[in-house]
Amino acid sequence: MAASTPAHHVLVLNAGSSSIKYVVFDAGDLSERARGQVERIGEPGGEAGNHRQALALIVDELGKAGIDGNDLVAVGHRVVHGGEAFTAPTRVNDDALQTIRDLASLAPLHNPANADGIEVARHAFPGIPHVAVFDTAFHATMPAHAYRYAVPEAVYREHGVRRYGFHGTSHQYVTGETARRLGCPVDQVNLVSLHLGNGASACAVRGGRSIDTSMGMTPLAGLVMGTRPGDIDPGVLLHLATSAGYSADDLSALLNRESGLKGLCGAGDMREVLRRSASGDEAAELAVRKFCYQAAKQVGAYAAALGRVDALVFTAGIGENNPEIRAGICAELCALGIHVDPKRNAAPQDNGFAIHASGSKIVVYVIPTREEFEIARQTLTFVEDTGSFVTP
Ligand SMILES: Nc1ncnc2c1ncn2[C@@H]1O[C@H](COP(=O)(O)OP(=O)(O)O)[C@@H](O)[C@H]1O
Ligand SMILES: CC(=O)OP(=O)(O)O
Ligand SMILES: [Mg+2]
Repeated sequence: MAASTPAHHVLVLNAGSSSIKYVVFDAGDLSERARGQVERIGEPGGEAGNHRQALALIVDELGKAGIDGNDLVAVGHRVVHGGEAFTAPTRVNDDALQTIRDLASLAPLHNPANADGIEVARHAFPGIPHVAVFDTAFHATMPAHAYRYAVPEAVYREHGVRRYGFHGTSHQYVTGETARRLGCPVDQVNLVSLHLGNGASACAVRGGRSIDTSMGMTPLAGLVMGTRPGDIDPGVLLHLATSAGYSADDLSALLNRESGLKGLCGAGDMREVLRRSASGDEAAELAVRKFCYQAAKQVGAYAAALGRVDALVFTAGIGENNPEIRAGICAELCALGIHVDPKRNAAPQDNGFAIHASGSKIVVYVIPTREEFEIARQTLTFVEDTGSFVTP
């Protein structure tokens, strides 16, 4: 590729279920050069009707900021589901893109958006590596007793029915940050990480590696989420299909878009749920209570799995920003000796902070996740290791 100046930026695209975030990093020191997002995609009053339109807006913004393909070393893409095919960062060619699309049935809110993002970005920025970094990859270290479901082996082998887990890039980033704050090597840290965003998951980390996580074969399992129910008796689905006439599409809509906080109280955005709860709306109060209860139960289970827990970590939109939810979860965890200091919890410091009380047996951190930074780091490492730098 001809360029007047050497390429020196990495663009990261993070297409979530309701937003696309982008960040441009300096490829030398990974400092941030530009960032932005298109939010509330597909919602009334949102900036874009779908992810394709959202990316077109982003490409436009980048152009106005003077960033085009000649400035980019690589583009790193968040891809939610990598299945068993992808357990490490991967350069996206047509085959890989097709595999990502084929995994859409397992992550219908995410992989289609991720794949569209890659397709449009490859068109907008041709000739440079597009590297997919998978949410599932960090969880590839789970032992079989954590990732297998108790179903016949043939169902696992033939249909890939197993736990994969998601939000891995985020759990991995906060694990590194926790080790740094504790002053110990990452391979010695045991923790439970709570990624509480629109999607939400817990991860049990032993010696810096994921040993279990609450999401499953799909991002529907585990904690209560904005529009997803988290754990539910699979018999409910059989009942709705056989006795109430639900089709597979009806069930998918119910589980992906109509359940969770939204199903319980009519609002999927935690800020709105908390507003309603504060004004005495009982359905919203129940939604908040169930959200906290479910998360606390998961932390308790992982404390048992880990044996020793050095830290409980809150991250993502809700975990980073909401003291009430953090306090609500920790209040259920007194049996583990977890105690939060109300003043510290209410007064966030810059760039992550400790919120536990002095007598707490386990430290409790709030660490803003930096999925895009982690993706940029892994993208650059991949490009360096594989020699896929584009020489200007
Ligand atoms: N101050 C806050 N209090 C409570 N919830 C918040 C706050 N700020 C953001 N959130 C919630 O965070 C969630 C979005 O988290 P985020 O990690 O950005 O999601 P995603 O990446 O999955 O789109 C929403 O439920 C939003 O209401
Ligand atoms: C996997 C997942 O649920 O991602 P998000 O939280 O971005 O929706
Ligand atoms: Mg997210």
